[in-house]
Amino acid sequence: MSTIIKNGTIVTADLTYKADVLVEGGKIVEIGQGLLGDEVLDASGCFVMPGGIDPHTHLEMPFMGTYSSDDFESGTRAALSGGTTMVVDFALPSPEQGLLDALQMWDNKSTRAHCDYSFHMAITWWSEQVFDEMETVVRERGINTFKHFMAYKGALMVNDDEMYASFKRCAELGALPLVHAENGDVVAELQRKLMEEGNDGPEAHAFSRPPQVEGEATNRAIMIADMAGVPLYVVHTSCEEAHEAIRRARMQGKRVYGEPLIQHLTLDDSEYAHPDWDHAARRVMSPPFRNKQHQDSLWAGLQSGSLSVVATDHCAFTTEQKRYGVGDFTKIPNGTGGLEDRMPMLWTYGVGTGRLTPNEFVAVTSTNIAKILNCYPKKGAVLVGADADLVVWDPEKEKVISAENQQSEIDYNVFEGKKVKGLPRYTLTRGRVAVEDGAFKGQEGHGEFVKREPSTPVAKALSTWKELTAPRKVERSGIPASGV
Ligand SMILES: NC(=O)NCCC(=O)O
Ligand SMILES: [Zn+2]
Ligand SMILES: [Zn+2]
Repeated sequence: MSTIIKNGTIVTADLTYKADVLVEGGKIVEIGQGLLGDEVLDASGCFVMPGGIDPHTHLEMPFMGTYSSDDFESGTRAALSGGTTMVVDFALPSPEQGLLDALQMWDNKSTRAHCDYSFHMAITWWSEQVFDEMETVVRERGINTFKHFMAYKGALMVNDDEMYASFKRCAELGALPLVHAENGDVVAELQRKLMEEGNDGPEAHAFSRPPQVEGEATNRAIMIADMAGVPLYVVHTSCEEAHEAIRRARMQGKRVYGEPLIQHLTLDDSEYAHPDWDHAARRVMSPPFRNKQHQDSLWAGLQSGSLSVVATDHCAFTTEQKRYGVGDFTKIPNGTGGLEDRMPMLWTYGVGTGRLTPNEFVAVTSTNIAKILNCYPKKGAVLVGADADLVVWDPEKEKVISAENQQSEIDYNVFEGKKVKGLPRYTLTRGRVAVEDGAFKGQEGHGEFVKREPSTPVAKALSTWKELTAPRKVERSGIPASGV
């Protein structure tokens, strides 16, 4: 059976034009005028865009003594409802656990996914086994990204020597390292001091993670990546200090990407001053929300291209889970949700305000990350031969975000009460209509794992450059006799 999307305006990262899109066998098979198909989807007044790709989710993640509450079923249901058609989650080995062992666990979790997905592999400890298994992860399992936590001391954090070793291994394998950039040692010390002073509420979470800890770690990771000869992707860039380091690196020709979150773009640190403990604790995440100046910096980065991708870091905990940290803010599970709201919020606050063009919206929600992760144009494109992961976007459709009618399993929404204008009329996952006018029609288990090859053009170019400019011994003919 074929599906035809009629009367819409196609919006990609670089083009806007009117055409019909014919879909068959899960792929786009024709783009043109007056096409015919079995099932007709009317896109009058709508934009037909590549479905969103969220490269940063934590579904059913074991963290801080509990598990994040959205799993691959509810998480991908939320994703599709908001126009996102692919998520990339993190496989996290526990201490001393092998990478392949951890991957098996994430394979098992992901069988219920409604939409396509991929994994980043986390490097949470270092050994010869990890070094060896990285090759299998890349060459056999189709994962070309490795995540490093510079924070969460005593848990997920890796030290500089481990990070440098892993980055060098990434360079050899043509893989891309990712970093959570916060100075974990300084955070741990600030947490200790704040608690000692009786500062135990959720607002102290933000005090313990000032922009400097992020700026320092971002710059350190950039320099370590440069010395290892590998590109770098910095997740959840939240402040000017980190953005500045990324901007400067890019201006110097370093291959560095920054990823702000929709939460940091649209919510600020006044949330932590809320008199209701639950309200503030529900917004505890790392890095924390920042002030308006930092938000302006992030928006400017998206406009100028110094920041590349908007993600969510969807890691949802219920109010009950957040209350593990009553009396000790360091025990509040870190994380917020956003999978269902990323696209409508970014459209409303980005395109709706004139900060982004519709083409830039497509670039930062889908196409850029598809290229960075090396799954373009299978994903992130409206092209013949691409997967029919599409969103028919109605720029006039409105709603007020509320936990009452969200897909996520948690009991609140950090965007509660925000009015959004711009929502999916249809979301298609590999040609299957999963969302129609707010009604969810997806199929559990429809999602497939997306394999990603190593050695992107950028990784190849950088390794060529590093090889060309590597230190070389100077061959001399007349070496003087030793002075001793
Ligand atoms: N961001 C956050 O607070 N929780 C999820 C884990 C991480 O990405 O650091
Ligand atoms: Zn993180
Ligand atoms: Zn994360």
